[in-house]
Amino acid sequence: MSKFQLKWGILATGGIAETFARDLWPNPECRGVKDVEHTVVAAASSSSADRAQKFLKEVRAAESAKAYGSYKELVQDPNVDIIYIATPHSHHYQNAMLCLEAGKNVLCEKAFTTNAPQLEALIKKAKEKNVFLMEAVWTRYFPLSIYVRDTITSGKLGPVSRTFADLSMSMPPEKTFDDSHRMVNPDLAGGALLDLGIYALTWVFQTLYTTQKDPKAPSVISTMRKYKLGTDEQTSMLLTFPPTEARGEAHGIATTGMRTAADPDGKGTAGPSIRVQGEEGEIQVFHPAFRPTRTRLVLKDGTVEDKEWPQPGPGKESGWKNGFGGDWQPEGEGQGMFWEADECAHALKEGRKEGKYESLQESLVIMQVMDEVRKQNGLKYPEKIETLDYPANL
Ligand SMILES: NC(=O)C1=CN([C@@H]2O[C@H](COP(=O)(O)OP(=O)(O)OC[C@H]3O[C@@H](n4cnc5c(N)ncnc54)[C@H](OP(=O)(O)O)[C@@H]3O)[C@@H](O)[C@H]2O)C=CC1
Ligand SMILES: O=C1OC[C@@H](O)[C@H](O)[C@H]1O
Repeated sequence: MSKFQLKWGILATGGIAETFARDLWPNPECRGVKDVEHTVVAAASSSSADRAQKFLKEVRAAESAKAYGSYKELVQDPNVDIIYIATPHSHHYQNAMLCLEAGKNVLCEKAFTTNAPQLEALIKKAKEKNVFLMEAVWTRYFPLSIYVRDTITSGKLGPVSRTFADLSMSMPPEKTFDDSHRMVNPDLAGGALLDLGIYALTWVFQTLYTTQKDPKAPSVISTMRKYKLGTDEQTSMLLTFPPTEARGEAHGIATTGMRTAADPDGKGTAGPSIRVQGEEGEIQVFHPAFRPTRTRLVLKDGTVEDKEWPQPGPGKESGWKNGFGGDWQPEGEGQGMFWEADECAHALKEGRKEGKYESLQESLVIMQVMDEVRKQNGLKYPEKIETLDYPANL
């Protein structure tokens, strides 16, 4: 059987660009995926072509891969099938529009844009150009997430009416980040909500919205603690999902912050950071919400089922390693970003223009919720990054 080849261009060469591109290297067969293959054929850095060249070497790209010193050159490369955008949130709208205008398929890092109108404009452009567009919320594509969603739709938990989800990491911003850092800087659309809170919202949505045949957008009330720069350092949201065919009203409690930790001792002692609750029991997911590897099913009938979900990889002997680091990721195992890459390949192979596990409509509803949360708490980013104007000088 001939395999579908997906040729990637990487736009930006920062931290996550490197992690993602490294995850494209192992043979997909090591995770049981037999019909697609990934190749990094180009990378672009806004700093210099030399930086892009160094990046290509670090991620084990082929010698023939092209290094560009500008994003504009990358989108003109006819050999590139799809572009992965890995710039700060502030730049996603401009960068994605650049790619779409050039007729490229796009996988764009979270948060998709700074606001919902920008995302609507991207969706319109992708339709006009008849290209694929997807938000890189990698967690959605993990086998663990599929298992959780399947457990809900199987009815095992009974009607599910509540999800608690937290992604908080103790990194007091004044001790952790310079004022210019993307985690706190308003010019880069910093703050907990768009960077971390989106994962808490992802768990609320993929359990209470994605699992429904006739999902309806929720209402939200929220509160926010601000950092000295005006961006949020802690945000708490209460979402109400209207009744659907399968269940009555449902509530999602999504919290995020940089001062407290979901897992203070790094051992899970504090308990799960996600609890999905139905009439017959609940399913728990343990920290970190962006890359969990452990679940527990607890049912009223006494069932307790613990499962481990290590990320597959080519093994130590391949000499390959990846990841944010830390003891929790043994060398030779993958980071897990390949699952979303595989979904891009499958979509393009099948002629789909959006992802299977998070539609563009759902990404838009989540963006609208985050807009509303910011509005309720008076958090505005500078006009230059919230604008719909394209091109704009950032
Ligand atoms: N899925 C996940 O687990 C993760 C996702 N992310 C997401 O990825 C994106 C990037 O995050 P991360 O890689 O940590 O960020 P970095 O700061 O490490 O990298 C961002 C890169 O964007 C490019 N860039 C272009 N313009 C600017 C600018 N004005 N300021 C800073 N950088 C600029 C630079 O690359 P160059 O010079 O080559 O152009 C830079 O290296 C964000 O959307 C974030 O939310 C981040 C971490 C984990
Ligand atoms: O997406 C992310 O996941 C991991 C976090 O450490 C990072 O800040 C965030 O961007």
